[in-house]
Amino acid sequence: MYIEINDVSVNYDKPGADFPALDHISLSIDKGEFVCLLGPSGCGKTTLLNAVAGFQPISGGSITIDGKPVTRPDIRYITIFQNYGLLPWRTVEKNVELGLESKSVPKDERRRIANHYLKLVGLENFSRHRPHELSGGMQQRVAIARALAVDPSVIYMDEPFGALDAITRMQLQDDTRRLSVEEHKTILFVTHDIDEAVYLADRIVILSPNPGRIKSIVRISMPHRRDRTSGDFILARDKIFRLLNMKSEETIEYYI
Ligand SMILES: Nc1ncnc2c1ncn2[C@@H]1O[C@H](COP(=O)(O)OP(=O)(O)OP(=O)(O)O)[C@@H](O)[C@H]1O
Repeated sequence: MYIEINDVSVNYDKPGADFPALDHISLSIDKGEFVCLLGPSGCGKTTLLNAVAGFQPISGGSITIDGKPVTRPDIRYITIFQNYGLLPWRTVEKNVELGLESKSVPKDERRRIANHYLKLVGLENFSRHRPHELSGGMQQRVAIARALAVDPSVIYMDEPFGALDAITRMQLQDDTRRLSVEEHKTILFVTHDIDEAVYLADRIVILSPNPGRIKSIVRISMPHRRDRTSGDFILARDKIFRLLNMKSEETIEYYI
């Protein structure tokens, strides 16, 4: 397996006692797989994502990517946040070039790569604009283009579409699904939106809080192009909904 999360615990210092945000989590992720972390607020989704991305030290267990222990963030693995993280004084094109500068890619090549990915996310006509001239959805597209430009092997996304309206959100979900298939990226994606998880994921990992544990893992084996109104989609959605209300603490793998 490409990403191995083995018996990982994370404790936070809280007044009175240590708080177990993650309690003995084990999960393996294949190269090219799209995994959504789903669960109620406070179940540890962001903590788990940050631990795998190297931002969050772990209290126990181990995390490896491609056989190497994760100890800090790595340029080969990119994180996309909800607030886009664009530099306001730079043009769209220059924002996309950012990661390439730290990889010392020559200027002409940087521009070529940036424009390739801007085209891929439908923003080829906005390369000279500044971020504040774009809508939230367009800004998040720039962030996605910037992430793809450095050709990362893993992309971490923490509720990246949380601030967007429903229609824009669905368009970006389409883009993300298409890009994950076409560019063969491994994606770990945090959401608390059931529909989003069913639309995007190859597997949905459902977490439960206090302490943060894996409650169940659901494989979504629908085709790459998913139909939000199909019977299979609604069936999967209902199953996840029921699991989220389930009392059992067992870890069960489901196939739909
Ligand atoms: N730096 C911190 N110090 C102390 N406790 C923390 C810290 N970060 C998170 N926690 C606690 O750990 C638990 C898990 O938090 P986390 O943000 O990972 O959950 P989440 O599932 O991503 O939640 P949300 O959906 O609300 O973002 C929560 O109870 C939270 O209060």
